[in-house]
Amino acid sequence: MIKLSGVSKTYRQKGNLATAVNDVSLHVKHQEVFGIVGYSGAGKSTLLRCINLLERPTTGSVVVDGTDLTKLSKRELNLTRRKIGMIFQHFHLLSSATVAENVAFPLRLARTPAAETKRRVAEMLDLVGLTGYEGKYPSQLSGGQKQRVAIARALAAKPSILLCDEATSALDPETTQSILALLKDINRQLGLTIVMVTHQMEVVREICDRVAVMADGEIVESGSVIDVLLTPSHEVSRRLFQAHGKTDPTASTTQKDGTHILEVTCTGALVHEPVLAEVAQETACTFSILRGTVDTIKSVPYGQLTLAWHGTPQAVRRSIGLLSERGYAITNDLTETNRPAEVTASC
Ligand SMILES: Nc1ncnc2c1ncn2[C@@H]1O[C@H](COP(=O)(O)OP(=O)(O)OP(=O)(O)O)[C@@H](O)[C@H]1O
Repeated sequence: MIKLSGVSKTYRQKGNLATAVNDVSLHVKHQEVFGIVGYSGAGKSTLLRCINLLERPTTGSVVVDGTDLTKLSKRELNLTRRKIGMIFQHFHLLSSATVAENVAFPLRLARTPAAETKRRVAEMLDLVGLTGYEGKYPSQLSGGQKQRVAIARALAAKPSILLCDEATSALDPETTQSILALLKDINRQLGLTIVMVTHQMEVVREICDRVAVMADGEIVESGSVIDVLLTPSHEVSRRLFQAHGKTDPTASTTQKDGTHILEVTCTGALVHEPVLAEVAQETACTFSILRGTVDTIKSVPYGQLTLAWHGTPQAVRRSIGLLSERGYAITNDLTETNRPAEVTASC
């Protein structure tokens, strides 16, 4: 659907060259929701803008539905861009135009007949839950409503791709959830492919199928959200997706010699099963939870725990084997000499 190959974008700044995107290759599949994450300045927005050629790559190709956009004439590019809608953090609505006029804007540009424009605007406002708001101006709307108008406008010309640049970053948590629910519905109902740049990890957990992590203009890791979030292989992904739970300092002060610190993850129904307690009982071990997160990724529950597992070395080994057999992933067996700083400090 979207295939970037060897895409780089370099800017000239005061005589020096600055590389915002460096040799990125990426494949976004039809109808998936693809996230691009990374710290500020990593090159996320520039990469996203390369997809519709708002930024023309310095090198590389951008193929959308089999067409290399970098090879098109200006006129052909304008026509092809209608397949790609875009929404932004600060909505970019026309402040002097009504809601209906904002949504109609891309249709006017495409010289759509008036009756068809009217019908399409009504359809789009119904889709985003803003029927009845046609005559209002952007200044009369909340942030969430403005983003809904922006989504309606972006979808008015029936694109097959929606690019979202920090679309929920200016919104409060509740409004963020409602916009994410709307994007999820649109992805399902209209079969739209969505590419989202975000620094909000909850956005990735909530809506994305796959994710790419960027640092210094490059993609340092990509894969399914479950894999990247639960077993990140790059330091930047680890920092971005680290469990938000805090180590309980009082729990670790009572640890005895020979305690193993285990980092474990589980997904799906396993989260609700008493596997840890059963394995501890079967192996005559005990355990305490030093840190934990239980959350969902696209409605699939997952657990990420740091455990202090107490028992004889043989019993601990057997416990690890049984936990693996029963579906737990042991992401780290942090022995006495290899504990994270925060745990060591409190032991
Ligand atoms: N038009 C431009 N001219 C010069 N440098 C630019 C331009 N656009 C972006 N850059 C630089 O490219 C780098 C990547 O910027 P970009 O906005 O893509 O990062 P980002 O990951 O989206 O960051 P943020 O999350 O803060 O928006 C930055 O160092 C930025 O200063």
